[in-house]
Amino acid sequence: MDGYQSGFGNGFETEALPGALPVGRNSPQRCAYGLYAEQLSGSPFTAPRISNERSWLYRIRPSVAHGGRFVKCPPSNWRSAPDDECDLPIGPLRWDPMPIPAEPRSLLDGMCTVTSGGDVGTHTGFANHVYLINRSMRSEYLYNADGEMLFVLQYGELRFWTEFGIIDAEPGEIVVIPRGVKFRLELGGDSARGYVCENYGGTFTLPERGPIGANCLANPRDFLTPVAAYQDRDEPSAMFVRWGGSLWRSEIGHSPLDVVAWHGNYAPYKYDLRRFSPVGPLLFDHADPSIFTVLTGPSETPGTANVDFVVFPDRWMVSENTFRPPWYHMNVMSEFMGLIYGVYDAKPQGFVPGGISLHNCMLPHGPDTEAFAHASTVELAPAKLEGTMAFMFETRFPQRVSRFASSSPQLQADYADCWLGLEKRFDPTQP
Ligand SMILES: O=C(O)Cc1cc(O)ccc1O
Ligand SMILES: [Fe+2]
Repeated sequence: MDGYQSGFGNGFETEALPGALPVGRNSPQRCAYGLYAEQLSGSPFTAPRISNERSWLYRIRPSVAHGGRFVKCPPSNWRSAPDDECDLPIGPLRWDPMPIPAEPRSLLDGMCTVTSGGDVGTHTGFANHVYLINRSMRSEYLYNADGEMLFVLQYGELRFWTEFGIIDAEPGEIVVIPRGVKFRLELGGDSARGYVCENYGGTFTLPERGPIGANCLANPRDFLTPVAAYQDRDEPSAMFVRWGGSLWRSEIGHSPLDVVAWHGNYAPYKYDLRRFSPVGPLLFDHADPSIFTVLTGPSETPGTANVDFVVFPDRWMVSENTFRPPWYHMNVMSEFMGLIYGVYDAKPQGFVPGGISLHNCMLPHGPDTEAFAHASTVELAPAKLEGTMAFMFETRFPQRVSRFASSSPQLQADYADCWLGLEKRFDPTQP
């Protein structure tokens, strides 16, 4: 755990040089080492204590020196809500894994939007993307003013050089970069693919625990935030800002990752999804998937998430006299799913690692023919779902499909056929 501090939403403090962090105050007349003090507010000043988020950064230059004159970048596959460019017929949708292009792509031009909903201009909603990249950002830095970014790594290791310190992550882990945090993304290998939820709404937090009590699910101590690390590098660089649904660029002469010390509760973090301790039905029936919520992005309406992040990890299935896979259903919330590795029990075929499925608001879905046949006839003994990690971004907003995703060759034309074999089984003479 070297290089990280543990805990979800803690008030952290860390310094890369001794004495860089002021003691007992935030804004001394002169900071140590000639640093500038700067506050980064992730919530309104007046937010209730439980959701009040801010950090104090002690940096070589204040952020106003990290770009002032911006030019708009040409549009790319990175889109923001509202996005109504595509007019696909409604239906359950599924994609095979999208390939990583041969041409050089960094995060800046390798973010490909799949769905979005809400409105970036009102800080409500989200955009769900895949990143398909084969190049590190070099002297190129990004912060996102539109939302926080939840990275779900699926293939390839990543190193996030953030202004709060360095986060290394591998498939099976997630990384959250809060709104406004500057970073540079470096590849661990030749290429990488994964998913990003860009959350325009309330910042991700841990769900309420109710009768579950203090332990299990995602435990706060497993969330890791980096220790301070800075660059003192003067060289031609570019500061990119995602703002108002566009990408903007400013030329600067140095690295903006120049924070020597910081303290506060608004900072990037990572979490290993294999640390999630599932809780579920121990005797009969199939619980709602909300028991697998890792993080929830709240809206103003209690229990109605702007977006929830839910995982389906390794677990034992023990319910007796129960149809064990997800039930057939229709949902007011809309469900974007991805598969990090393994097999998902409701879809043994066609939903493959790196793939995507979309079951939009009130569109029916459930186990495919094969999964139904198996689950409704198999002799029920305790069985372990092993080597599997699927996830869901579940949102109150209907999800609009992007032009990129609707015209993608990976969109499966025959997805809805996976339920064709569910024939009439009704026999009024057989109770
Ligand atoms: O649609 C899905 O596969 C996700 C899901 C899983 C589950 O266990 C119950 C409901 C649900 O929507
Ligand atoms: Fe579902």
